[in-house]
Amino acid sequence: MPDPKQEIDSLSEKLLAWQHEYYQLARPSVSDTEYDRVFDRLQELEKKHPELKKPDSPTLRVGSDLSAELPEVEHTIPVLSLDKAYSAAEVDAWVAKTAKNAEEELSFVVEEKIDGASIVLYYENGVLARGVTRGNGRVGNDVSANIRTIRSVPLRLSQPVSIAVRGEVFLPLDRFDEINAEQEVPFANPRNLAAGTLRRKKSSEVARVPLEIFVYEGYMSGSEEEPFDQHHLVLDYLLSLGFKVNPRLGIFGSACEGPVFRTGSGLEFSSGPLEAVGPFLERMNRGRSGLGYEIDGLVIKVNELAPRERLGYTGHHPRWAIAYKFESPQAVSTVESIDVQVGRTGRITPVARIKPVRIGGSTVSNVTLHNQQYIEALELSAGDQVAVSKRGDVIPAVEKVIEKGESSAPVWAMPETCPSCGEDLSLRGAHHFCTNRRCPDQVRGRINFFIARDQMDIDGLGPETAAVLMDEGLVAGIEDLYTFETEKLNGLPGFGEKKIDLIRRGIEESKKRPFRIVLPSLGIPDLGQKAAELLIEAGFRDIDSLLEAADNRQEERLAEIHGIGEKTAASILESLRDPEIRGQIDALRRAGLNFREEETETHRQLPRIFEGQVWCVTGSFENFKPRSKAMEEVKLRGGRAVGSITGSVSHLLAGEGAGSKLKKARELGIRIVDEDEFLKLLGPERES
Ligand SMILES: NC(=O)c1ccc[n+]([C@@H]2O[C@H](COP(=O)([O-])OP(=O)(O)OC[C@H]3O[C@@H](n4cnc5c(N)ncnc54)[C@H](O)[C@@H]3O)[C@@H](O)[C@H]2O)c1
Ligand SMILES: [Zn+2]
Repeated sequence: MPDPKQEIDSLSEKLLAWQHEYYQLARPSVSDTEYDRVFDRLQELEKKHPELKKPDSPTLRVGSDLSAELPEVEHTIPVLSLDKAYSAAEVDAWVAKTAKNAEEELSFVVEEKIDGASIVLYYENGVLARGVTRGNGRVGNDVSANIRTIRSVPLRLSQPVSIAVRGEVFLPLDRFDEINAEQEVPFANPRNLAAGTLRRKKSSEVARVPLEIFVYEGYMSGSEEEPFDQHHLVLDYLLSLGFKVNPRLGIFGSACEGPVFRTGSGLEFSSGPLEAVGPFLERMNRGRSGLGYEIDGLVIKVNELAPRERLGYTGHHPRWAIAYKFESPQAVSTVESIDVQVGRTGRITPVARIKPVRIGGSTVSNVTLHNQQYIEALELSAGDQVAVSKRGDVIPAVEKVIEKGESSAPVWAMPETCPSCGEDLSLRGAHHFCTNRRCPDQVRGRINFFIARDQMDIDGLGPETAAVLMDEGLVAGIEDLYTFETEKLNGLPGFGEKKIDLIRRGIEESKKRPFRIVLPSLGIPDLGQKAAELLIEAGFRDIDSLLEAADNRQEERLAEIHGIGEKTAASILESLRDPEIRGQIDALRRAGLNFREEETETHRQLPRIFEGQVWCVTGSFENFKPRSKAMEEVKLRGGRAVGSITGSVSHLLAGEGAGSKLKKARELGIRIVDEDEFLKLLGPERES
């Protein structure tokens, strides 16, 4: 039996890392099924050992998709995740229990769970004021300019009401296929594309992606009286205001005689008694492959609004709703061959080339097999007929062998040498590695990683162009991108003046990327975006401080940083001592890349008067509108800004109409600062 504390620690750490990959990078490394399994296991352990439950457990909070690059806004309504069930029977039991415990008779509404990006639309007097991402549930990113490009989001409502509306932004499958066909690096699924698009900084780029929206909750704000007592009436009202409401709906309860129930504005619900919920879920599940968009489940919600409030919320989800998550879509195909790929870190990954098959909205022909152990567990060889799933609609996986191939080939085995450079492979943990840093496939991988959209994002330079540069012998490492003679491209097929100029400008432009992008783009093992952020936050604000730590063997200093373990610290510093990596860093530095954070003028000049302090903000301000601007000032001066009052908060900036946060801050003895004092602290060097 593993020690429960250790298991809780390790599961929490895993989930936090996966959340970062999923929400921030839009690049999950595990399937949703795997994520949900670990999440459920953690929940189970915490139930058994409540004393071991951490105050910041991933089960207590919404996974955050907040981006530091976009302004933050506080939500005025609860914006949470959903509790989950994995079978119709589980949902039935939840419906029965919820109905039984209620003080009044309940009905339930069933909606499709659209697999897109969550958004909250705030309208003031009938006009769209703000579009805000879910963020961490309390604070989201303001993406109003992007939201305004979505045609199905009404800019003005049919009535001058102030209302907050929750919805899901998504990309229809046919449009996704069209857009993806043009990409050098295709997106894994429509959800990643939609979520990534919403957080772009140029709304002109957003406007080119035909995003759509379905809305599913509405909250009248402040002074306006809540005119409805049932959810289906809210949906009907949202439709009448001009919103798009998904028409595939169900409503169940003793008063719902069925089979169809219509509202005034023309919404149609399948209806019936409570017992009809289960069969309805099954029917919707069967019908989902014909939809023009992806759903990953159904949401079952209490229809009566007053009982909803009595049921309340956890920090993670409302107690009045549950998501029925579908099993991942599966298909049967044949393994035509098993190849190996050499990654940028030298890791060797076997990949099954399967007969192309359509699963959950896209065609799959390559499936990763991870490593030798994985293949042995499946007892897989080329020629086998296999079940393939798209787990969590993200990563295709071979689930099992259905029938062995005719040739009765032995289970596939890893080659002894690297297919790219011929070096002997070595085994580290479960994976094989090629340890030759000059291995052509590794170099190719590092260059492609460096130029990719979420790294240095070099305009005009995609993997295909990069391949030409390497094949022509112009570039043999990332540092060469900044020194090769672009004229030499002249005359190559596909390289006109215009294209070459575009590449030149893209490369020049990339020199402006901040240190926190440059550092992880180097492709140093264990030094990804998260680690880079942690290091910079912890005071390693330039490359020299890191190189110094490497030379002085200060592994412990790094390991002390919350979120960086001993192993990671050792691995990062070892790489930074590698003469080859050092040479690369020097070359890139000479080329003019940023190896120091705080690159802007204002940044450098501002005194770091808030260093080590944690600020929270509440109320409204004369000089900071929205109030997130005030927190920007804090961050620019080295402070941290958080969305809620906890023990770690050192200062509360309190404006007009401050309420519960102010009270809580007083109770905790947190230093309270008003607008006048804040302005004095900032001094004359205001950003905005
Ligand atoms: N693979 C990974 O690494 C990884 C990491 C993190 C999360 N995840 C996946 O994400 C899930 C948790 O993420 P989450 O909290 O963003 O989503 P969720 O599955 O808990 O669902 C909640 C969301 O559903 C959306 N939604 C769509 N239609 C809706 C409707 N009709 N009514 C209400 N809500 C509706 C809303 O945006 C809401 O925020 C996990 O269960 C897992 O499947 C995967
Ligand atoms: Zn090699």
